Amino acid sequence: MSTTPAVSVKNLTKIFKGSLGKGAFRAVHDVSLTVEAGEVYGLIGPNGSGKSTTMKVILGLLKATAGETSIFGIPSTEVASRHSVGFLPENPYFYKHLNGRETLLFYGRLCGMSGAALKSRADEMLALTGLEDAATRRVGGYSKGMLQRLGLAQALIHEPRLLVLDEPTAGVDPAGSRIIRDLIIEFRARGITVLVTSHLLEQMQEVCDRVGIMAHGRMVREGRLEDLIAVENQTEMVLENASPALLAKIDALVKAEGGDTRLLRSGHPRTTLERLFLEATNEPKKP
Ligand SMILES: Nc1ncnc2c1ncn2[C@@H]1O[C@H](COP(=O)(O)OP(=O)(O)OP(=O)(O)O)[C@@H](O)[C@H]1O
Repeated sequence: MSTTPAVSVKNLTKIFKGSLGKGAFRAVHDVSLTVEAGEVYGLIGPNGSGKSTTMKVILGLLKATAGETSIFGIPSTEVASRHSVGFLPENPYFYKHLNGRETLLFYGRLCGMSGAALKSRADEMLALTGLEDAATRRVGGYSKGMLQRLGLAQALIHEPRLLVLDEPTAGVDPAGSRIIRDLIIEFRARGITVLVTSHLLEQMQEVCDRVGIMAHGRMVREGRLEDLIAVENQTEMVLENASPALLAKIDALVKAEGGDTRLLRSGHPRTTLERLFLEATNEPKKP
């Protein structure tokens, strides 16, 4: 297997020149990151931290002030670097009078595709993103969640090896956003590398293999998600059907151990509010 990273960013700095009397603004400062082929990489950070600017430089939409970025080993400054990339911008715009299928055919033609191969790829992408039933409906009537899924189908039409997704679940309701996250996991299973930005941390935690955290234009943490969120000096044990007597015995054992060892808490583990919401709203209707 190739060891060339899907995305490489080395010491990237981006300064926007001031306009209308404003001074220059450094949006990205000496940022480095690597997205390995086949992984889902989350670029996270608060509003204005430089995520979109970094992404735009990677995609060749903005010119770096300093540093280098490349896609599968090809510098972002070369058009060829974008051949194997699918991009979903934060608010994708589609022609409202086209239907879903026509939209995908339109984007496929822009990518140089045509004929039966394009038609079958468009149908495959409509099925993958759950839009088969809406294929002949005008895009103007699509919900926000459907538009985002159409955006994913559009980004995938030319079989890219790298998908770049800017806030793919922003403004989408919990059920719609669950579908999008499941799709991201499905893309990874198909061998597609995903670079995704978001500030919805719980959602990123579910899908990302590695994350980079940006703040004030700098990379402040980077690594495997599991490593970053592990609390090194704590151990978790989840018991099923434990009696109060057994819990008391465990407590006594820990106390007898002495030293630094302490039982910090015991109780029922919590689900997330989002999971609870999804379970509750998916329950069959009561008569
Ligand atoms: N074309 C531009 N000219 C001047 N400043 C800009 C330009 N584009 C972005 N900036 C500034 O650079 C900083 C980083 O913006 P960027 O859009 O990269 O952040 P972000 O992390 O993607 O934020 P968000 O989550 O809000 O999209 C912000 O302060 C923004 O105002």
